Amino acid sequence: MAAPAAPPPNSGDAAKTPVTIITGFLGAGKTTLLNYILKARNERNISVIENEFGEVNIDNELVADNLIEKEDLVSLDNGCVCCSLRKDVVKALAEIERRSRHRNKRVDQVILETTGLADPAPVAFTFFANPWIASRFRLDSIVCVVDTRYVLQHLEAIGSSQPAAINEAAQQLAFADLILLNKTDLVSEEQLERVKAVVRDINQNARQIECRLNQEVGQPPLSELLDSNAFSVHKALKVDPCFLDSDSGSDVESDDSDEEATAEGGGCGGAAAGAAAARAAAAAAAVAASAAAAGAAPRGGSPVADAGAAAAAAALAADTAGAAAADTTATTGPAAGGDGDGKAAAAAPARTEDEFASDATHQASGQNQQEQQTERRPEGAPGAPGAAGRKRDAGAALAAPSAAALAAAGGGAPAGASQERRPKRRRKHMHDMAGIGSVGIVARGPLDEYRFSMFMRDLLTEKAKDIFRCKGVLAVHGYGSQKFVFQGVHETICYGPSDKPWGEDEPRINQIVFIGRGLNRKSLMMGFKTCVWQPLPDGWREAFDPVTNQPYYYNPTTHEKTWARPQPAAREQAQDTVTVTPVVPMQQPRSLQPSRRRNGSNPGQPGAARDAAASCASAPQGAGQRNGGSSGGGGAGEQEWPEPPAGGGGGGGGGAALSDTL
Ligand SMILES: Nc1nc2c(ncn2[C@@H]2O[C@H](COP(=O)(O)OP(=O)(O)OP(=O)(O)O)[C@@H](O)[C@H]2O)c(=O)[nH]1
Repeated sequence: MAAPAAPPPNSGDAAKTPVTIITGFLGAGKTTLLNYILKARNERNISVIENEFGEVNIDNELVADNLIEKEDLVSLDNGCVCCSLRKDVVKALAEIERRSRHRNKRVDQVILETTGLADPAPVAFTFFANPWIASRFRLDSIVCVVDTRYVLQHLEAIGSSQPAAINEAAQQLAFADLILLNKTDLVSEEQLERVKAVVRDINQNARQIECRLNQEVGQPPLSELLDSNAFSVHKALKVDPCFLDSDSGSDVESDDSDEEATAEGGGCGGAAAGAAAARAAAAAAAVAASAAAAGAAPRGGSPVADAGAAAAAAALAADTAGAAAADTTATTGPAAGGDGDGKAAAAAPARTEDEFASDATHQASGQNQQEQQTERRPEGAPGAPGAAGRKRDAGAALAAPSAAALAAAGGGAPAGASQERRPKRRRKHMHDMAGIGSVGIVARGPLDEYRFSMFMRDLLTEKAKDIFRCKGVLAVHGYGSQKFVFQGVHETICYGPSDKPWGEDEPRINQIVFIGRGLNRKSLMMGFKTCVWQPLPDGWREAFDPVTNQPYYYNPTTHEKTWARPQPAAREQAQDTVTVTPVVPMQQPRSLQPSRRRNGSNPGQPGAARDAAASCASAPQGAGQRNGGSSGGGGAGEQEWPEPPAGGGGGGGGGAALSDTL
């Protein structure tokens, strides 16, 4: 059978399959962009490589509907393609080619969506370092999606705790060929102008396009996004002079030659990290400058007091990249991930059927990577080109770019790029991901909408700044087969029906992932667990108090009343209810709107969630909302009890009561 996916080796660029890398910080809109491209594809056969940081993969679910066949998707889960999963990019491309050949279907375009924490440089490097890839695929462009609402915060915050650390948000911008300034509906003209200026400071070459990717009117034409042939090695080398160095872009070596590199005064690895660190510093200074110019102090309190000083700091940082490189090699320790935490996370027990939580950290990914990198790798030579389908360690081909690879990259080494093979050396590819991790939770059974609402509201009230991202696929009690998708970026949350309902035999499993700084895994897990809907014990009824806008519980026989939901007899009953929940018409949950008043256990004001719901373009405006109250259920305090519904209403427990509001 013919091999339609890839051209024969050494054929011209035009015959190679174009690859577009979509990058951008957590929640910027990468998956939204991908879905838009898949919908507007115009007969193109597109294969997708989806890289997810959290162990629970939500994005697969979110793009599934727009794939023509499920074989068009290759997932790289629980890690980052820029470090721990870098070899897997090679394998994924090989898999795409294999499937293409098997199906006798040519792939016109590959789109690789990176995680929001990925540095695109090492991923891009893969396309030039591996002769097999270089002969079949060409990197068409790196598209960076920017969340105009939060980008300044990210540029300033991430990477600030270690002087030599890489700011992922800055790296993503610096290496982009096209920058999509997304979510312009959420920012003022003034903020947009500030973002544009800061982005321009970081990357003067990339085109900027303002957009609203989740709104038809705001989507850029497909012609701007694909087949632009915008990636250029020369541009990449300007950003990172050692982009084509064998070790550039990732911690590819795990030996002890690190000290030698330091003694040599840096070398490429150090220079690259130094340049990245300088870029991070420059980005932070540029943010400070723009804030000062706008007369507003940046969040987090930059020490730079005025625009002039900040601009000077930015210029200094950029100009002294070389010096920073020398510093870097002298000051940085082992790549993140070599700590005990990483090992513990990597060795976490496998997911159990009922519920599961992962605490996969970026550092853990780094650790995995280091372990992987100890595998055999060719020294001083490019990986041998292997025939497609032949079993080989594709990652082993991640060796130094040969003259052939350089030629594949656009012909010859540009000035300043040394073709001389250096001794192996580890680049200081340091993410400043200290304390950043993901917690994935899987829970069976439909959620109690009200409890989930309160759980999220309380969480965001306290931690919106540290929770960069949360997303999930949910089953909600009272909504039959309607599946819900939950999306959160800091305090901006959206909650709506999925395009597809739960399949008849599909288990109703809630999956949610939180990504952020200093997440408390146990408390998130316990909190989420309390959101699973439970039947009321025998004799209890649920009713709704319109004054406090929250439910309460009463027992017509004993005349007891309580705001706290009485505990169920057995958890299994809750799971059984899944099968008997009546199918109701498709609706959005009413939740995520804060209550007017809460009972005594209310830990805080619901401002964040209210703002969030109001600012989210697709936030449900559900009528008949009945939020409020606490899942923990405190006492009613001084409040008077409302009259229970006549005739013992709300019969049948919480399920029936929820149905009342549909
Ligand atoms: N208001 C607004 N929201 C948007 C826009 N584009 C995307 N979103 C929303 O932003 C949220 C995150 O979008 P995603 O596409 O999942 O972001 P992502 O970059 O793929 O997220 P990660 O993969 O988790 O890093 C979703 O709720 C989107 O609907 C936009 O132009 N305006």
